[in-house]
Amino acid sequence: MLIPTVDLSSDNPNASNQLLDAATEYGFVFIENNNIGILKSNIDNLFALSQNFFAAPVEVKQEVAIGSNKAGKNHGWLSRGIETLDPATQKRADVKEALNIGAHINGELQQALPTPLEPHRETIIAFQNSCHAFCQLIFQHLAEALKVKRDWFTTRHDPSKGPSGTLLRLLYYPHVLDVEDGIDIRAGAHSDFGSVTLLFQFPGQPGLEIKTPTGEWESVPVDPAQGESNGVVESERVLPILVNIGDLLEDWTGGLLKSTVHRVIFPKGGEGADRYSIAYFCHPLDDARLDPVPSNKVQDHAAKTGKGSTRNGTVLTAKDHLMERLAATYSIKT
Ligand SMILES: O=C(O)CCC(=O)C(=O)O
Ligand SMILES: [Fe+2]
Repeated sequence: MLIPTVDLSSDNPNASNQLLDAATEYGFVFIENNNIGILKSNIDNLFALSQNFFAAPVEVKQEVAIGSNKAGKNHGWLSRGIETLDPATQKRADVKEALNIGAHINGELQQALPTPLEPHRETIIAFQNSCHAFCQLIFQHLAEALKVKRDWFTTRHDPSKGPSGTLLRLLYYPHVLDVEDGIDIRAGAHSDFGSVTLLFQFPGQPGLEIKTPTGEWESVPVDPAQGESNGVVESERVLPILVNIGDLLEDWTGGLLKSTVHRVIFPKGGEGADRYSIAYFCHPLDDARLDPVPSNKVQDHAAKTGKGSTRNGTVLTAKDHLMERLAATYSIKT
């Protein structure tokens, strides 16, 4: 099982169907030649900011601790030990720190940034915007392949129309000196909650794995063209963007699109190296109703699987769906 790469340039007339096939079969896809402009320099800059932040003294990070008055619910810094994504299997908490930054509303972030990031507010907002535009491009292609109105998903992900659960997350997986007993997982097995996730892995820092339909773990490369890159090293290349489908979009499409379980491990021999990644979790507007996507492909599939976003006859909103997933994962009272 090899995660497909789809070329989104205008010379690929089959892009929409290829994207839908990848989302249906794998739930993960690499996108190359997107013309929306998440530039390599933007990604490099964000990684540099992330490294700066995580290297700050604990008191600086603590000021924006998750759930604090400054950061707010589900926003801010998670110290190591707070999150265990797969509590049923993991002996220890995830070996990671994270900074959750919620979507801005009309250019205003809804939370205090940590001091080292404060001067870079505009860079962060610009990055959120380019990630969001990229997600909207994906949604237009999916709408086309599902034969629904081209703006069916995009209007429901239009941040000018209201708040959403969309989150930009900086992740830092610290190295460990000796892999202690039971520490073998950087991020436990999970699926993402939202509609789509963009994932940026730092060159040379592998560790992501997906669960195949037969239950085996398969590693996801940082660069799918490894070995065929004409001698250009990974850190100098424009890497394709990794996109995966989340639980909400799986339910919204009656299970047609797959939200694939994944995790982050310590690569063999790489325990002594830090790892950085950045995720953009895209969610529909809080009050978007998750009526089944009006596509024959979706409806045929839903009839077979019985999956959907209705509970006891009531259609969930995107916010209800997120609360349901958060409650199941973190025992948060809704
Ligand atoms: O760090 C990674 O590569 C994956 C992170 C991830 O899956 C998540 O935060 O949901
Ligand atoms: Fe994830």
